[in-house]
Amino acid sequence: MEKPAAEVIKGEGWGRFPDDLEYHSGFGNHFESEAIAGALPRGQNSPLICPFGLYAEQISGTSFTSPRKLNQRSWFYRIKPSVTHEPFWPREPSHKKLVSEFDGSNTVANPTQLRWKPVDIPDSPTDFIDGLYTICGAGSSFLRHGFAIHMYTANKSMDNCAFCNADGDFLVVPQQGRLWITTECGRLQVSPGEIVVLPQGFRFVVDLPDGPSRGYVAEVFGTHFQLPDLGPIGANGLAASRDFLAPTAWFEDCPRPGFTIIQKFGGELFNARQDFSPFNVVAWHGNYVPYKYDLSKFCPYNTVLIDHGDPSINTVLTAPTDKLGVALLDFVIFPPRWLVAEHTFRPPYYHRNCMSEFMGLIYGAKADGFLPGGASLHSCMTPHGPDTKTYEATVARGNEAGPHKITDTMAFMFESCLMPRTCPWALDSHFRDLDYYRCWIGLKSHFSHDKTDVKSNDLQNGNKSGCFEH
Ligand SMILES: O=C(O)Cc1cc(O)ccc1O
Ligand SMILES: [Fe+2]
Repeated sequence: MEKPAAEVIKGEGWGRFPDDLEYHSGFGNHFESEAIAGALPRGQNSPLICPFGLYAEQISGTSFTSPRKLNQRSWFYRIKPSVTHEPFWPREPSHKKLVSEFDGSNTVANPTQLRWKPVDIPDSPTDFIDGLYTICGAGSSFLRHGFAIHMYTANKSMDNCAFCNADGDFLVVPQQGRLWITTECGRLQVSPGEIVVLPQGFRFVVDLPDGPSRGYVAEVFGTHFQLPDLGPIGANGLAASRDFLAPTAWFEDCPRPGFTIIQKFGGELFNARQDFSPFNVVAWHGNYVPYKYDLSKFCPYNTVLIDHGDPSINTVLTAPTDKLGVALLDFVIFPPRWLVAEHTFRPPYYHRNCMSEFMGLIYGAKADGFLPGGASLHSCMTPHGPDTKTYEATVARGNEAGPHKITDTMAFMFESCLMPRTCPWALDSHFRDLDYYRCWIGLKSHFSHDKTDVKSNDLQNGNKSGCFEH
């Protein structure tokens, strides 16, 4: 019998979101936003007295001295400044499954191919923050170099609290359930199939209008996401700047007794009390903003004659390292698209990658055993590729396979140059698919010393039911 849907637990923010939210469009733009006309100071950032008696406050996303083309900051004009709160105290009970310092004391080195089934969403009241847990990562938020991959399962809106991540930027990929996110810049409605980036330091609240929710989060320390260069592709294609949407100014001016700011700092959570809403920014301007992007807007490029393109061709966003072309974390998608290559093995080739690959599935099917909400991790130099069924079915289809459209699927990959360590609860999880390795065990040798004899092997008559789409 199907489990009844868990009751939708309404949080404080319920009802705050109209259907026709407005956004600013563009990636990396310098925006100006006013919830009340005239609230933005003109001609200077920090006047002696701001319009409407507001306080001016800057949030820096890069060092003051970062080169202009990388420099990110925004100015908030708010009813009270953020500093108006009681001291931070370690949060009780502490959150034990968030990691931002990856070393032998908290995580495990494991080069095995790992795969997880979709995790159940709990019935007990769990909000986005309590429902976050780290799967793997590398580096250190303190040293400002590294990444973490988290997942979340939650069923309840955050209530009378806001989260602030001092460690890094969150790139959130909802897989089930919409996220209604209130930030200091304004509000964002994010549905599965869209992603949202919540940069380091922004205070935000996540409401769950659909109740049970699940998704993936990549966190990067010490850098921010950019659009990839397009090289010979030209001036257009992949993710277009104008499809990135930032919030427009929105504020509330009401007492919020006992409101808690939950600050993530070095992977640990701290609480600070204040008696007003942090969403009190009447106007803002700048280029350091949260934003969302609808993955269905992506314009994929692909091979049109032979061979299988490397997945980098589908990079939506990249968080760079200082080494040219080497990503701390790439966010790559596998969207619906045509496969047309001739006399080509169209699924991903077998490979070992010096980068590490974490994959998730938002909807549709990738292959047997990889389900929406599930995940896989193929670490640095760990071999992987199509399973036995896929290999055999692809070859059995033969050279005559015509153009084929992959539809109704959206898989993605977080790919990093750093070698991830894995959290013990992810390795021990009963959602881990311990049989994953078996999907390749059946791959047979078809080797024949007689080159012309290859066709005569059993492949051309093989299993035609495999699934090679992703
Ligand atoms: O392993 C994967 O599924 C991701 C991937 C896809 C692809 O088309 C080529 C290489 C690659 O790592
Ligand atoms: Fe791969």
